[in-house]
Amino acid sequence: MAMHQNTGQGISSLSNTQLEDVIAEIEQAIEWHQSWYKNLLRCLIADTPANEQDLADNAHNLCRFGQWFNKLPEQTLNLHPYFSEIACAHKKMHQGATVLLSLKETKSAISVNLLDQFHADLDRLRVLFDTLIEEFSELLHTRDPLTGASNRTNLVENLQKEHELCKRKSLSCALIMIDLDHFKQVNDEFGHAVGDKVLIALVKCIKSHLREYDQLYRYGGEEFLVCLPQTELEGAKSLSERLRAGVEVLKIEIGKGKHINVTGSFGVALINADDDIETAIERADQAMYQAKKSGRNRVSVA
Ligand SMILES: Nc1nc2c(ncn2[C@@H]2O[C@H](COP(=O)(O)OP(=O)(O)OP(=O)(O)O)[C@@H](O)[C@H]2O)c(=O)[nH]1
Repeated sequence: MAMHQNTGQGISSLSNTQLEDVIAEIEQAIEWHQSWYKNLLRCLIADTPANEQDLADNAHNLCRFGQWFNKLPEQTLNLHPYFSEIACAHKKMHQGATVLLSLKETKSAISVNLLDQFHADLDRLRVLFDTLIEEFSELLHTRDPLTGASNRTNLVENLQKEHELCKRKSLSCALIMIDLDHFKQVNDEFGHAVGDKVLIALVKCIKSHLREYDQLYRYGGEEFLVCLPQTELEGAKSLSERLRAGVEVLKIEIGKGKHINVTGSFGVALINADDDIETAIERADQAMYQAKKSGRNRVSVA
């Protein structure tokens, strides 16, 4: 099954703990349905009594997974395309099992087609469960838990892909390196928790200016890298200028009705046609240092 390219607002807004909880719940659902299936076979083949809840019309709502799923907060996981698919597949499989059990209860014959259909539904549910675990684990593994920006795990590989795509279409791909100014001072003066708040606010601000297919990475402690596919130097420069201005007016609450402001330095570079990614990042980094050297709170172009 193809992985969904866009994991959607729904799951990207979940914290790492929430993602871990979902993975644990799905793993338990797999285990639970495995022993449920063994029990079903016992009923169908060895004629042991069927479980009352498996004969109910709403058997899918009564199993452990069904109960958990129905309690999910609206507009979070429900927005993830796999969850609606899982809900349908899960319901269909339980309904198939109910039909099989009802036939057995009335001593009617179970056709091969019905049995095959039930097994196909069971297999489909398992594939959906596995794919969801894979996708959520990937997100956990590739995301910075504090800010929600991507971490560096797949940075070079992803940028390489974007660069190749842009090259094929003779389009440019731009990078912006962003580094907060005097951030150590923020930590020293107001504490690490305020520093963390600044990083979270910065990422929220940057994300609000990006397109869906732009990528944002936490490159270092207070250093972030943006990849802008299909973007010329001029476009990247003017976006950087908007980002710079946006960061400058951010108000970070520090309690007692007070707030602080921060600024950032920005380095812009294109990924040239024959560049390797590391070289292009290095140029964006150099441009950012140039912005620092020229007084900070500014944009510099490689
Ligand atoms: N609160 C917080 N601070 C962090 C985090 N990661 C790195 N830092 C801090 O970021 C600061 C970076 O300081 P420096 O590299 O000296 O840079 P700077 O003070 O921003 O100075 P310039 O870059 O030269 O403007 C250090 O104090 C780190 O402890 C984090 O996750 N949370």
